[in-house]
Amino acid sequence: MRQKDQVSRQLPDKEERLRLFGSVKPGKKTKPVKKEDMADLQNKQADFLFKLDEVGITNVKHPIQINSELTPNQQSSIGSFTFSSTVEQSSKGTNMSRFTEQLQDFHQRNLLSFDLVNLKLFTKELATRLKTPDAKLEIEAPWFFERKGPSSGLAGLNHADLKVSVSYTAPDQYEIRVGLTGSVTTLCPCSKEISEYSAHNQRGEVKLEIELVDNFDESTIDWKAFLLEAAESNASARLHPILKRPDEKIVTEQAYENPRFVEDMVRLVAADLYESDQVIAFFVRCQNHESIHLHDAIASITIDKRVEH
Ligand SMILES: Nc1nc2c(ncn2[C@@H]2O[C@H](COP(=O)(O)OP(=O)(O)OP(=O)(O)O)[C@@H](O)[C@H]2O)c(=O)[nH]1
Repeated sequence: MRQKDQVSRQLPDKEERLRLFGSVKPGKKTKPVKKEDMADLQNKQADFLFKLDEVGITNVKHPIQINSELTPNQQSSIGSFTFSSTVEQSSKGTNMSRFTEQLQDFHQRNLLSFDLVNLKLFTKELATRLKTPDAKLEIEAPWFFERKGPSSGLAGLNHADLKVSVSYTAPDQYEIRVGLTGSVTTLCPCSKEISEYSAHNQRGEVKLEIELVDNFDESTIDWKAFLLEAAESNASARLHPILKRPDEKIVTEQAYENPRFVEDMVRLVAADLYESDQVIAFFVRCQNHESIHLHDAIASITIDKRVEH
């Protein structure tokens, strides 16, 4: 292809261009520039009417390490973080910069991972930094795991979304909730029952959130793999990144042999969580992206084993 001759026009210099688009010279400045001379509104003490449950920052994106029992055993993901603490009635506000200072400090010490022992340390250090009796951390991030075709053994990566929330209260109390949202195949039992042949099926999104026992040992149980198994093993079939024809035949027949309503899904997943002595309380929700409707079907269940049900 013949290139056109380059056209070159003399533009105003950069400073002039910025002025052209509205930039002005700095005005006269009278307020202090040294930190110790600046007003510190957030640390003002008075009666500010109410104590606040949660003050902090959210939607903070940062790299985070995930260690996993499933391949790949170590990976970097992008976490979406929320940090907060309570604020006393006598305090005007929090020192927001300390949340991201703590994040950077943890990152530099190479401690930023989904390991609960590290996240507990993070909240305790955050409370010390904020000079508050409590601190809370929430992280959501995609997690990738290898999945092989049931016949061909051909592997690819699937992913699920992880969620961790750690609440610390001084001197040494933690509440830890972990969660996972993953996708499965569900085949409609009603459709299978009433039709001469076939049955409609769809992709179901299963969301699990659990509160773990205080002495939960993450070195012996990978909670991510446990939650994924609870979701997938109770579905009509699992999802695969690569399926050859013999694989496709297996998952199609498997789905037909294991039909599930959304109600069946949440009850079966709930049964697995109920049986686990590592789980104190849980929430399970299933949302089926229906293939014979424009709308979705949903079901959910919440059980706290400390309460009679
Ligand atoms: N409390 C509060 N801070 C805000 C709000 N909006 C922005 N800020 C933040 O205020 C921060 C600066 O205040 P501080 O973190 O208290 O700064 P500082 O007092 O110099 O920090 P320390 O040295 O830790 O005491 C910036 O990070 C702003 O993002 C808000 O609604 N409330």
